[in-house]
Amino acid sequence: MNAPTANEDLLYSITDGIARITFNRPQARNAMTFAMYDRMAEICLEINADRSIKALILTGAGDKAFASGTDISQFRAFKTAQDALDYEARIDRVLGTLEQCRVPVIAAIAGACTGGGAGIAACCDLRIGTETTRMGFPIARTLGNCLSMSNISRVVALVGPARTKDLIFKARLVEAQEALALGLLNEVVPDVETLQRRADETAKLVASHAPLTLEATKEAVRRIRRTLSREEGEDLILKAYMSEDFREGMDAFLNKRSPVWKGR
Ligand SMILES: C/C=C/C(=O)SCCNC(=O)CCNC(=O)[C@H](O)C(C)(C)COP(=O)(O)OP(=O)(O)OC[C@H]1O[C@@H](n2cnc3c(N)ncnc32)[C@H](O)[C@@H]1OP(=O)(O)O
Repeated sequence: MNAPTANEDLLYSITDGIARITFNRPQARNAMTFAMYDRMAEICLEINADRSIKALILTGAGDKAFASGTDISQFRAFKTAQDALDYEARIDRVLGTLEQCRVPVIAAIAGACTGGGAGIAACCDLRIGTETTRMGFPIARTLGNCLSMSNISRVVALVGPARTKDLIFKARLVEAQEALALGLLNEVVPDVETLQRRADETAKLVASHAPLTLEATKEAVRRIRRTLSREEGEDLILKAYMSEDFREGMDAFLNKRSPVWKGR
């Protein structure tokens, strides 16, 4: 699979020890190309090796989205079961690297945060939203694919099994206040300007605290969530990705029509 280059699609800056990644494709609701995923993981590894960096903020350009998930047009290149497995392995590796980034990671979320975008947010340590934030996993409505075991287990860890099913089965996006009540968000601020300021303040606050306490807590919380091997979920992934329904979902989304599901 050819990866588009990240270029300006993912912006990276460091100010006073606080690193910031901005997903920068506002015209596509900051949908993630493979190159953007890969660059995000690469930055996490750079941060792990640079003790001068104390915290990382992830955010989306504009006020309409944090990230809408994987760029759906990239799924067109899927031809074989191996393509689906390679994709899942790649995203799992990226999200695992993000989740294990040495420093506290704060997601500053305005607008839509869906699919893989919500998966990214679930890997972060703290999530701050605005009144416009909408979060969820609409794939049962939009695409007919399925989340990886590790993605699902992170959502379960945040909101519990029953609410995870409610979100995915109903394919609904929850508004900011409900996301806060569910535990998908830690805090909601009024608007985007306040959001960026609040993310900076939060990053500075946590960066002023004992790094080893934060690192140990982060790792302990990660270990409490049962770590499943990717192989345990491969049969589920393949069943969805190799289905007629997935082709239908992708075609319907890209052609702006409603999909017709057949269950095969
Ligand atoms: C393991 C993880 C797997 C995945 O992540 S699979 C992908 C899962 N994500 C989704 O299913 C979300 C799909 N997108 C949406 O449901 C909606 O969008 C939003 C709720 C995120 C935003 O809605 P609104 O604000 O009304 O924007 P709009 O008019 O739907 O989209 C604006 C432009 O952005 C493109 N776009 C949005 N999301 C994606 C995407 N994920 N991949 C590729 N393009 C996307 C659209 O097509 C359109 O484009 P144009 O302006 O050319 O018509």
